Amino acid sequence: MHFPFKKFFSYYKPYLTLFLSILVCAFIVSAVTLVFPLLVRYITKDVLAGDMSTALSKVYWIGGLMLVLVAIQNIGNFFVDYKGHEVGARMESDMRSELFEHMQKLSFSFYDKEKTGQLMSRITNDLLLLSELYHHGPEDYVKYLVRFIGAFVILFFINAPLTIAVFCFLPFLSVFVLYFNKLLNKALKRNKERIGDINAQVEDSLSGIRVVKSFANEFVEIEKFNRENNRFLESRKKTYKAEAYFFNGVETFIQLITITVIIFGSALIAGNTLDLADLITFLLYINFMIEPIQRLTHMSMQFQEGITGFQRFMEIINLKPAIENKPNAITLNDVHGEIEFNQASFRYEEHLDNVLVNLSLRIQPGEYVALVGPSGAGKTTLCSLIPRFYDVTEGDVLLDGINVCDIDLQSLRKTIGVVQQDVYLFTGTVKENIRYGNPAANDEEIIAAAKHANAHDFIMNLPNGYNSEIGQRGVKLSGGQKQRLSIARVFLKNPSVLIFDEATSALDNESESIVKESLESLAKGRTTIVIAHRLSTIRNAERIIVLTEGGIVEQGTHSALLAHDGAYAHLYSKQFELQV
Ligand SMILES: Nc1ncnc2c1ncn2[C@@H]1O[C@H](COP(=O)(O)OP(=O)(O)OP(=O)(O)O)[C@@H](O)[C@H]1O
Repeated sequence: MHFPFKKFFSYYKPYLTLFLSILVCAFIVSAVTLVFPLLVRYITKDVLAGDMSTALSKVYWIGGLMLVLVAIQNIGNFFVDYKGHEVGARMESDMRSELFEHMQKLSFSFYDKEKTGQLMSRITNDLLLLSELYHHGPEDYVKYLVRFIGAFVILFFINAPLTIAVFCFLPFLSVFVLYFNKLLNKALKRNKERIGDINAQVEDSLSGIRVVKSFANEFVEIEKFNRENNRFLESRKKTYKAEAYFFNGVETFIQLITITVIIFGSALIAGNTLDLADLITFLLYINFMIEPIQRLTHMSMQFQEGITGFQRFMEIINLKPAIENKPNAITLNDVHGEIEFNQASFRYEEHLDNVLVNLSLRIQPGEYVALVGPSGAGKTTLCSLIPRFYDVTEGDVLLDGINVCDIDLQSLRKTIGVVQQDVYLFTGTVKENIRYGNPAANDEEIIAAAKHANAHDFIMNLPNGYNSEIGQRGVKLSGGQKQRLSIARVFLKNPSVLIFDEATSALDNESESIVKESLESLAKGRTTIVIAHRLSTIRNAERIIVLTEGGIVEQGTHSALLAHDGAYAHLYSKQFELQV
């Protein structure tokens, strides 16, 4: 995959001044460390071999200079470590926010394919080592390049043939490092996918824990989890094997270089072209050349983790939302709520069959319409085309005569309220959950909405009333209560168009009648589409539309359709038989 350098470096932009001062500091610190072996050489070669009467005072001066250099080095390192890590962490946090923001914009079609646990893994786990890469990457390269080049120049002046002998190893070492970096990149990417799979598995098992327990199927879940866990283990084993080859290979190169210096250097001493002080200096500087190789290869493991994290980050960032605003999209003001499907066809994905074909339908402003038909006929799909959860593949959907694709998404979705069978309540209080319908609403408006939704009384009976925490998925509330909160939320939103997607079908008769009453009061004066399985609940609808896999086959009032004795009458008598 082509590495997007431009995007990668763009995250430095907000912190450029601070980051450049960190680099300058790292440069100074490295330059300072290069001076130490030279001072040792000066003491051993010049001071101690010269006039002994002044030697001691010179050594004291050099000792003093060393202390100053140590102070510069440590203060510099403190700044580099502290601020460097902080900058890295800030960049990682910026990217995490960007990724979350981008995920919020992606469409339903994206979430149909992706597992939540995998996506969570991308936001948390994948980005973890990016801060290390962002901070240590450039800083370490500056630090170790200065040392490496400095050491090379100094060594070259001390003894050129010995320096060249050391350098002969470097092309082989580079090829070795490049090869293993590629291998490790692949292995680390696989690790991240596997841990993502584990996350997805945990998310799935824990979200469905009630189903797991009701079937007493804990062992099935444990087995599924262990399968993913073992796949992760296998993948890590492979990574560690590659890592072990890599690190030990590099160590072997380093040892070979040291041995070469000792043997070749000793031979040069024997031949009188090198003295002992120079060999000691050489060995000290060899460390300055070897340390960068060691550090950069060890760091490269962390860098690789960061790079693979960045690549996985880009995979999501590069996805464009399937549904976006057109340029100059229309913002709706006064919506009457006329809905029209004009020869609309839809399929979920290229390779799947059409769910809807050439469907035409007009719903008048304020009309109360019920949509019935066999399961899988496309009732939910039809309704999800109005707020553009998906776009039609052919034909048009119009709201007040305007193609929904030309309407600003926010303004379109603000005008449509959806009440589903499966209510999702966010972690937080009752009040916060109702306010979700209109973040600007005040307490009085929230209470009024709850009263309209027949929710006020039960809320007042909760331990902290409107301030009661209702936890994830509102576990402490009954299905009917959750449904009424979701209706209050829509009351507060005050949309012109309503969609009730089997909102009451999971409730018992008593809750159903309360929720139905709330829904009816919500529906007053708004265009309403009710998807219902229980036909008894939609007898009063102004128009009943029967949708089958062949499209709309019948429409009319309950009594007209019964009299017609067609598909609706058939469905109705079947349900009636079941109830008797
Ligand atoms: N997200 C999706 N991706 C792919 N296919 C889908 C998706 N959602 C629904 N389908 C398919 O589209 C068809 C219509 O589904 P839809 O949920 O609209 O039917 P429905 O009439 O509302 O059914 P029910 O009454 O059972 O809720 C079905 O065959 C279903 O399998």
